[in-house]
Amino acid sequence: METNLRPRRSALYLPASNAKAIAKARALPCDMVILDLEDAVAPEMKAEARAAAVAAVNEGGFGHREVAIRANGLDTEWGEADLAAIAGAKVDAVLVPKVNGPEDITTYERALAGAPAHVQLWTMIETCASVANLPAIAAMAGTTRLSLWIMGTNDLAKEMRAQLTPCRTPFLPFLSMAVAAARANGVAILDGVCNEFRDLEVFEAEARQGLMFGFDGKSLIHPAQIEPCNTVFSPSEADLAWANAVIQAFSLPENTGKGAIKVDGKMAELLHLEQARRLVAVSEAITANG
Ligand SMILES: CC(C)(COP(=O)(O)OP(=O)(O)OC[C@H]1O[C@@H](n2cnc3c(N)ncnc32)[C@H](O)[C@@H]1OP(=O)(O)O)[C@@H](O)C(=O)NCCC(=O)NCCSC(=O)C[C@H](O)C(=O)O
Ligand SMILES: [Mg+2]
Repeated sequence: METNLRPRRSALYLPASNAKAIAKARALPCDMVILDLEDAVAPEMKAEARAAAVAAVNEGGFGHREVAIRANGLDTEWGEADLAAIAGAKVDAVLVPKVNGPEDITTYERALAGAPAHVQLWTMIETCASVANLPAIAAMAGTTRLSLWIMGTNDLAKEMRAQLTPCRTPFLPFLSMAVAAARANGVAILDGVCNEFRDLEVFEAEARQGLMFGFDGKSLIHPAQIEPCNTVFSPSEADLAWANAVIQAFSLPENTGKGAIKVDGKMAELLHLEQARRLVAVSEAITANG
């Protein structure tokens, strides 16, 4: 079983130019906070936002939450200064936008050469080119800091000229391909944002769709989305009842040495035992995180 079961159910973005939002995020029940320097910040505010983001993470106060800063791309006028500033800041990760292929991971890896070893590289999956290169990008995880992807469905919709509707039909093949490529390479993966932050029914349906696809959690844009997101991405009582029944059944003397048994009228194999143990461990990690 994997050893890093850190809960990553909910990752809240906020514009690093918004001091009030940063202060608020320190007490919100999200698992991750992402201070954005990219799309949420107007060009004339970029330098100020960069300084505010670095000051905020250095000040700390985010508790158990993983904290990242999303940089502008290295193909923009702000990217280089962003990466240099983030590499020297107290962050868990730098999130970079609009990567297209494995060569971009190499470029960002070089830009982060001076950062402490624990600083991870997270990337957005949000360009058409990245969708065509999913396995090659994910494979970079073995030799670089790359450890997590976040889907950028707004940018994908823009590049594809597709419509971002609640059912997300145009994106479904990419979502499952991205999850498979990430899993094959030990990369964690979060779903994209739901822009409908006033309609929590739409949000919850989209979060449940993400859970069904296998995402570890979802990226968020508003505090109101955190609680429903945490609920969707936490093992439910029914999940845990099933997991405990499977674990219990496999521990019975009469099932010793068996690979497939019957639990509650359904087949359970050793692979289900592994899934059951993971569910219980995820639930314990969530409880431990408070
Ligand atoms: C979407 C918003 C602009 C809405 O803002 P607003 O109308 O001010 O919301 P509220 O009045 O409901 O806010 C209530 C209080 O909550 C605070 N707040 C709001 N949002 C956040 C937040 N994200 N984090 C922390 N706190 C937040 C407000 O300050 C209010 O506080 P108070 O006054 O004390 O009551 C706004 O929510 C927002 O800016 N959201 C984040 C936008 C963002 O970061 N976008 C970039 C990332 S998404 C993206 O780029 C996707 C990807 O790249 C892709 O391609 O898909
Ligand atoms: Mg984007």
